[in-house]
Amino acid sequence: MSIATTNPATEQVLKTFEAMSTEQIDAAIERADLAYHQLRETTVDQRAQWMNTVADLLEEDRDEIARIMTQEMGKTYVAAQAEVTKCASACRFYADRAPSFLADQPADASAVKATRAFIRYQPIGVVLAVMPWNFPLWQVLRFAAPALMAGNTGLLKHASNVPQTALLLEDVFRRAGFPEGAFTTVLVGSEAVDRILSDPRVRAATLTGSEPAGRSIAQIAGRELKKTVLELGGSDPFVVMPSADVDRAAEVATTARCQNNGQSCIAAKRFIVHTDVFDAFAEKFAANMAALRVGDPMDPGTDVGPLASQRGRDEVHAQVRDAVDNGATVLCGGELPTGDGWYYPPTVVTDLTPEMRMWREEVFGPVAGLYRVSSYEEAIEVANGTSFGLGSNAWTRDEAEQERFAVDLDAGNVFINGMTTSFPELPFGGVKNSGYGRELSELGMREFCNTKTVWVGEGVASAGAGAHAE
Ligand SMILES: O=CCCCC(=O)O
Repeated sequence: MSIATTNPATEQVLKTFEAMSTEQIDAAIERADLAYHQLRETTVDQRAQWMNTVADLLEEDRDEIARIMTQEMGKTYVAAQAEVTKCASACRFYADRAPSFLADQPADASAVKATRAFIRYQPIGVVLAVMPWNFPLWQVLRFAAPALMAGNTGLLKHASNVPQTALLLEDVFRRAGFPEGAFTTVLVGSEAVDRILSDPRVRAATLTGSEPAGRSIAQIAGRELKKTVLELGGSDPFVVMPSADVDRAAEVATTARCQNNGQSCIAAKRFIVHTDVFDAFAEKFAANMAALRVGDPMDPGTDVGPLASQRGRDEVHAQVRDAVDNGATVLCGGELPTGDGWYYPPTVVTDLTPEMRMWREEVFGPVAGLYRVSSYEEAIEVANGTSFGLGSNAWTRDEAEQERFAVDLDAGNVFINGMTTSFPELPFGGVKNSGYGRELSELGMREFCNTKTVWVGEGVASAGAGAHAE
């Protein structure tokens, strides 16, 4: 795919970019490696000062950054502004918390026959970040803020449709004072990833993207014995039980499905509703979805902008058509609009069966699948009946049931009476084919640290393999 900014609202190509040559890629890796050796010698306080400046710059430039994001991938300008603000607060969070997250962690020295024993968190080097277009700033910052605060450096291979966002990120880190090369954008296609990750100076990779992209990175990293964190797709369930506040659930369901024009890995996609409240929920949900305003993403009155690409919209429509052709019922939407822009109407489809694509695949657009179930057990079976396991949502006011959902939902995140979202304070990631490893919180920071055991003794032979057998 060529590297270009194409406005999804107009289908106009606004700017194109040349992919970097292999010499330029090698030079970028070299700069990132040199910067790593510099950065690891800096104090966490110094890095915190730079990271707080990143936050300041993002806030100062918020509107311009948001405009570029909207132009590149179609999210509403209002959502883009909120994304920039969230990134700034994540930078401040890591600037503030890194000293405690990275502090030596004492262990029980006497239990291991030491005079002192502790865990030390040290950086590991250059980390390759392969990032998607859907949250073009947030997905990058939530890797970069903890990674750079830990003393690593980042090489960003961003999605080919958000090159301007990628370049402005590099510029922000440079202007904030981080050493040259601490955060570098490489404008390359996905074919360059093997070469970059195979380079001995690159120590690890993080990817947010599709399942095939995750498998491909994991394969290269496996061959090269390098650490990876993978955050892949999701087909999140949103379960509504009889004790739920149905009006509120239908409202939040609409936001949960259509956030980011329906293009989020943690958007709720499968709405699994107990038969006692099914009709009431379905009516309200379909009415809310149909009432959303679809249109120009720069207009503050717009709820849903265009999808990011023609290919993405064609795929969503093909999934809906497949369901309809096989007997599903459309409660609202489902028709491809005419005119410029890759718009798709908020759509609710019910009467789904396991042979339909919508039953088993992630739908990356504002399309909800609605399922009727008649018991808790059936709700769990449908909710977990997917190869994904990223987010999940359950609506119930019954406390015992809340606890059961927290245990039984097979996902990295369980949100009760709310919608799945990410916070710098909480770990974020999936199970099953949604990937592995965690982003955010102290766990996200430590994914790219050498968790080093330090044992200090008095020279006696107590630490060998047989020590515990004594
Ligand atoms: O596609 C993944 C979306 C993550 C959005 C978030 O972190 O809020």
